[in-house]
Amino acid sequence: MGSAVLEIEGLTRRFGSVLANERVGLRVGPGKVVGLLGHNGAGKTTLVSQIVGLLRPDSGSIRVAGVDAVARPAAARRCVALQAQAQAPLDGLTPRSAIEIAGRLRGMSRADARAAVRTLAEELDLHEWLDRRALPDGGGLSGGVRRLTAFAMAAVAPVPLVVLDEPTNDVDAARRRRLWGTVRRLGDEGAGVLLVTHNVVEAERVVDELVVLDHGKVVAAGSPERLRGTADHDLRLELSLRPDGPDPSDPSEHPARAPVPVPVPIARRVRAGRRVLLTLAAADAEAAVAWAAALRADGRVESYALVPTSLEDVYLAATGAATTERETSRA
Ligand SMILES: Nc1ncnc2c1ncn2[C@@H]1O[C@H](COP(=O)(O)OP(=O)(O)OP(=O)(O)O)[C@@H](O)[C@H]1O
Repeated sequence: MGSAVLEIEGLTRRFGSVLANERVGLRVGPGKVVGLLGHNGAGKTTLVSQIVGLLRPDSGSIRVAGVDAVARPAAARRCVALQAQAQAPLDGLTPRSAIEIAGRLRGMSRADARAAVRTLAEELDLHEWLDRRALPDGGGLSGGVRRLTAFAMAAVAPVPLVVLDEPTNDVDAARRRRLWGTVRRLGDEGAGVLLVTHNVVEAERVVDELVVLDHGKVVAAGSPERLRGTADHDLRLELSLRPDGPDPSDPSEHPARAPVPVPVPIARRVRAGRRVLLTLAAADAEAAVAWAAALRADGRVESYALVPTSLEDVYLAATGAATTERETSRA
């Protein structure tokens, strides 16, 4: 398994009466991309701030590449490249110079830093803006290009641990995909990556492991496959409820009309606002779709869709953002 590039145990940090991190444990191995997911205020930024020595924990330990980050924050910080959530101050610089300077500051030769800029510009499709100067008050470069530049500044030089705090905010869909590709490359080249994100659907494609924080505590951790807890051939049927309508499949919600039970076994049912997510076996898809089509024809749901299972419902369930039922009626 190799020794961890980030090892956190029993980490607790309080702000007054708020327990921002409560006995958090987390491990990032070399070459692994670990996603840290959580709602607004879950404690993600508090955790990152302690890893990079901006905040001292009340208790617990953090080791970065074997260095005790609580006792020796400056030494630990040298082993980490951070893309902070706040936009990096770039005013007066071009993306090319900002990325090259970030590489030089981490000990790269000028030639190596320039070569790394070329690689990143290619990977992230940054050529168009590479020599455009960032101006004060957000001028010159868009928020998305500034975010990509900050990402490239973190990714430019090899370090044991890369910490990315919401790296895709403001970034367009095509370049987000490119950015995830670079994150995967960093892992494949041996770095440990801690990826903080709200975007569970996109993160799922790139991470080796996930840690879900909820109100400061780790509520779920493991590989996407293990967390999904569903078989490869499972599918998800999503119902979009009418704005004023109850869930027609839920026996507990049928004030006016009788419920219509799903005609097939359901492995997991999650309700998130007006969406109902039902996990079922692929072999039962035809019967389930016929059932959903009838509900739609009857005006009892607005729409439905059959999609591959994802971590979204697991995440919603783990963080209490939805009501979940695990049904065990499967043969
Ligand atoms: N400096 C601070 N003083 C007081 N409370 C704080 C401070 N920093 C964070 N908190 C509180 O600690 C909790 C965790 O906040 P944190 O910023 O770590 O969450 P987050 O998961 O990063 O949220 P977001 O996704 O919105 O960035 C929140 O309740 C927040 O209000």
